[in-house]
Amino acid sequence: ACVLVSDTPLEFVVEYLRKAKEIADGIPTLPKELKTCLQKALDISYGLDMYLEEMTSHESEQLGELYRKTVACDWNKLHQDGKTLFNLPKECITGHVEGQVLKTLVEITKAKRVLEIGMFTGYGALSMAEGLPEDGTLVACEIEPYLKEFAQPIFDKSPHGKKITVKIGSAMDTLKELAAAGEQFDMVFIDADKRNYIEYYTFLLDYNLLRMDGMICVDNSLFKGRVYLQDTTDENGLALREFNKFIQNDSRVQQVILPVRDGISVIRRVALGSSKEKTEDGILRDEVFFGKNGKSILQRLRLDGKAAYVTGGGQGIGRAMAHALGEAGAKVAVVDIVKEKAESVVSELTVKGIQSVAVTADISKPEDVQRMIETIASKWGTIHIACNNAGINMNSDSEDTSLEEWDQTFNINLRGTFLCCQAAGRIMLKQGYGKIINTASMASLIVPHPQNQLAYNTSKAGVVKLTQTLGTEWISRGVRVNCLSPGIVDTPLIRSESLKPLVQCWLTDIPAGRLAQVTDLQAAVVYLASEASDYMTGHNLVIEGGQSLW
Ligand SMILES: C[S@@+](CC[C@H](N)C(=O)[O-])C[C@H]1O[C@@H](n2cnc3c(N)ncnc32)[C@H](O)[C@@H]1O
Repeated sequence: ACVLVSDTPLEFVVEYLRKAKEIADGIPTLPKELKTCLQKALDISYGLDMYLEEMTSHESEQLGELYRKTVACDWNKLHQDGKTLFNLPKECITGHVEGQVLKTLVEITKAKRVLEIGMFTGYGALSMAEGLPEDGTLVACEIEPYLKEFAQPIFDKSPHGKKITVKIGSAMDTLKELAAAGEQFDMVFIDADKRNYIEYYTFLLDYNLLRMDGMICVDNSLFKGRVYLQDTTDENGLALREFNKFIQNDSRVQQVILPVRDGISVIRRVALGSSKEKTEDGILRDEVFFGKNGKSILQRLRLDGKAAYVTGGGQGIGRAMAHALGEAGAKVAVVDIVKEKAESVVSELTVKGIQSVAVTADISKPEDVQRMIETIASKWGTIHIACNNAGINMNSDSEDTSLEEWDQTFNINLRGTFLCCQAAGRIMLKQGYGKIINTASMASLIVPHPQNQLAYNTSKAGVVKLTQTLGTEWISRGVRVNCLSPGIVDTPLIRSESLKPLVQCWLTDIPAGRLAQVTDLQAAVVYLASEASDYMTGHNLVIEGGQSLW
């Protein structure tokens, strides 16, 4: 490895210990114990960085190439040849360990938009880009035009390089441009000219370039120890000392400095108080401003840690509901009368990292419903979200509707939904919390035509009344019951030979001009399952492209 000059507090400790050891070794009269102590201190401090380097996950091929190309480059000569504005020290590269820290922070905070102030040869930028999802983006600000030429060919070789946009120019100008364009970032890495750190930071917060709850990482915040050494005169050291103090006194954020390399500050923008006070800037900082309980609306839609089930989860609407609840953070039991269908949806969820379990049950049978509830409750301790979605639809002219068709439809659509509501409701009432979402239908409001489906329409009207009754009876004990009424959804149910010719006729009745897709219902189920809908109960949420209004 290329020898770099000391740049971190630890590297200075090693350098001074080496010198001390050398001096001590040259004085025979010094006690042996002193020399042993110096050697031990040297071994511990010298070994630490090497060990961290070794134990950190391997860097990608492109990061390795960037590092080697950076340290092999004669930056002094480039500057003398007029290629760079400043004489750039190669030590300023974000190396392997720090790069991995940044990448991990991007991953665990699930950042999607990252800003870097001070790119140099792009090691930090590419590390963070590797941690971003496919549709994530990173804007890197850099004042030296040459550095873009240097980094871009290696970015182009990386599968993550396309996420990076390099903006050449003074970082402050770029920040102003980004703010004017209404950009906002989840994470910002500040690693440019130290004396402007306070200015960058203040601008990021004042102009909301950093989103609420977002994170700022700052490099070199220990600045070789000079931030705390009494005899510091160096301007950069003093600038960082002032910066650290400034952040510590700013109640808009929380900070911790990690003693990694030359110090990385991790600063999180927090939601402040919730008193309806107008501060001197005249801005009302209340629950609306900061979010209920400090949570943004998207956070209030999250279902992390919740246990859910979806009946009829093996296909169509139920499958889409299972995916939606899982994507929002819930564990999902996929219930279906057909074992293979439930299992195949569980396989899909597992691939996406969603905890799930397949349960086979015929919801028209009380013993199956009881077993389903017990299986889920014993696996996950409880049930928070119950999506009673399973249902059937048969068509017949009313004068010919058989008792068998009527009973079968009611047994599944209404009696089955009641059984599920009751069994899940008992658990939820006991814990004082629950969200029940029944699948009703637009047919509860209008009489869809031209097909005749008396039993279905009537059973679904029953689901709405069941929902209204339970929704009002149970809300005082923390259980909300609502239902969803989809219009005509493009699912296997309507692809039968007899229904296919009706599609054209239905379309003339739908203002939206198309059938519903199962994905049209996903946000609604997440909303009804989340705390964001806590004031809603007994409601029939109709999603039918306007069909019931024509
Ligand atoms: C410490 S290095 C950045 C290291 C980089 N983050 C990495 O991952 O290797 C600082 C960089 O900031 C750039 N810089 C300094 N002042 C700047 C300014 N006012 N605007 C934009 N970039 C600046 C320098 O040219 C240099 O490349």
